[in-house]
Amino acid sequence: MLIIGIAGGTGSGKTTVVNQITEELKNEEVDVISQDHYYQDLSHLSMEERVKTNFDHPKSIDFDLLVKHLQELKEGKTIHQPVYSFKEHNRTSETVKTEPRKVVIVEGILILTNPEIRKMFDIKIYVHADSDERLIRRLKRDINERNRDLDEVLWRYQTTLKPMHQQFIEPTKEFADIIIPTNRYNTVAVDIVQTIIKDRLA
Ligand SMILES: Nc1ncnc2c1ncn2[C@@H]1O[C@H](COP(=O)(O)OP(=O)(O)O)[C@@H](O)[C@H]1O
Ligand SMILES: Nc1ccn([C@@H]2O[C@H](COP(=O)(O)O)[C@@H](O)[C@H]2O)c(=O)n1
Repeated sequence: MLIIGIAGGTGSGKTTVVNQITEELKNEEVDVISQDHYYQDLSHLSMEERVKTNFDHPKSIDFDLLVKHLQELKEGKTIHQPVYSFKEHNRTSETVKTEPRKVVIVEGILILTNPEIRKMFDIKIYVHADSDERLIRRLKRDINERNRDLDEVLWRYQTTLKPMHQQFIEPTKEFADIIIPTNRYNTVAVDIVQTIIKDRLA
């Protein structure tokens, strides 16, 4: 099994890069695991309290469960991934059955902050876009897809997102084997990663 970690700030284009990489692979060859589904269960908090949570700090992620699931996949076991709701700011009661496959891609802003998970990755990738570009993308996406308004996105950006990015996320670039700049669509970098995967699978 080849395990690839793809980190980078919010709106840097991680999901887009994952989709481009997996386009060339057969469905039965690859699992994609998003760190977003592993946000801590906050059912004990009210909606008002959940909204105020700092979702850009490493403590907001249930890394114990993510490590356990990756280990189980490596051992050939099936896992049941949690499903997250950005509208409810919480895990839902649903899970997604995920079978072990030849390639497992884990993507998320904080995945390279955790030493145990870092050790499990065969390839570590950091996706980079400038912060103004990321904020513009985040604004558009959160308003269109995540039930947010302009004030909410800017409040979160100033209070937690930007400081957490500088303190925890950007420094993990040093752990990356490959850094992909995505201020524009980067087909060359995607081709290189696809070639590495095909080579390892051959
Ligand atoms: N290279 C790029 N150039 C322009 N827009 C992009 C690029 N990569 C991603 N986007 C757009 O930016 C938004 C956020 O991208 P996404 O891949 O979801 O980022 P992330 O998963 O890192 O938060 C999406 O609307 C996506 O279409
Ligand atoms: N309830 C939540 C949980 C997380 N966020 C934000 O999501 C960002 C990470 O997701 P990407 O797909 O953008 O990588 C992170 O920056 C959190 O601020 C949220 O807004 N609400």
